[in-house]
Amino acid sequence: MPVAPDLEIAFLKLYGDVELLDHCVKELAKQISDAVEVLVGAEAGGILLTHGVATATGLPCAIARKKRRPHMVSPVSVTVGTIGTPGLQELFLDDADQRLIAGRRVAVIDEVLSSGATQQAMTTLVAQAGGQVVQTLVVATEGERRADVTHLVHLPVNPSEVC
Ligand SMILES: O=P(O)(O)OC[C@H]1O[C@H](OP(=O)(O)OP(=O)(O)O)[C@H](O)[C@@H]1O
Repeated sequence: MPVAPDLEIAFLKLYGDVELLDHCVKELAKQISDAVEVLVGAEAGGILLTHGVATATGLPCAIARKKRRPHMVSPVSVTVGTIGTPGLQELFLDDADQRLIAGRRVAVIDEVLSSGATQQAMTTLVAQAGGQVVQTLVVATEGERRADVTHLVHLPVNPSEVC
């Protein structure tokens, strides 16, 4: 998909592809660190993966939502601009999710890490809830190689890297 006049990036679509989603869930679940106590994903791309990995591992999970909802009495929030969605978005963790995360070691799960903005925002959000991100897992890293991020595939954006 185009993200700038002279740049197109791959679009990873897990929604609706049950076989691919199930495969990614199984592979990510195998790579969850023993230190992890709670899984946290971001709406929307992280919801299905986080739920799947929680089911596979038995770990509790929380989802950061992109709109403040009426049940969120004292949410924590961050602002983020991702590479694939124009404009700024907000991520919210509700009160119950903050209690789940407080004092715990967290794995953040997402479809793609591209600019890294969402990973940084999720790390900030989890810290605001009193937790610590100890692992980030994504199906695909994109652009810069990230040895610190558990990933299943790497998608280059530089055309010369594509074979
Ligand atoms: O590394 P980054 O530049 O932050 O990009 C990665 C993020 O982009 C997508 O979210 P996005 O909010 O664009 O779309 P979604 O609501 O469909 O998940 C994806 O699900 C990641 O969360």
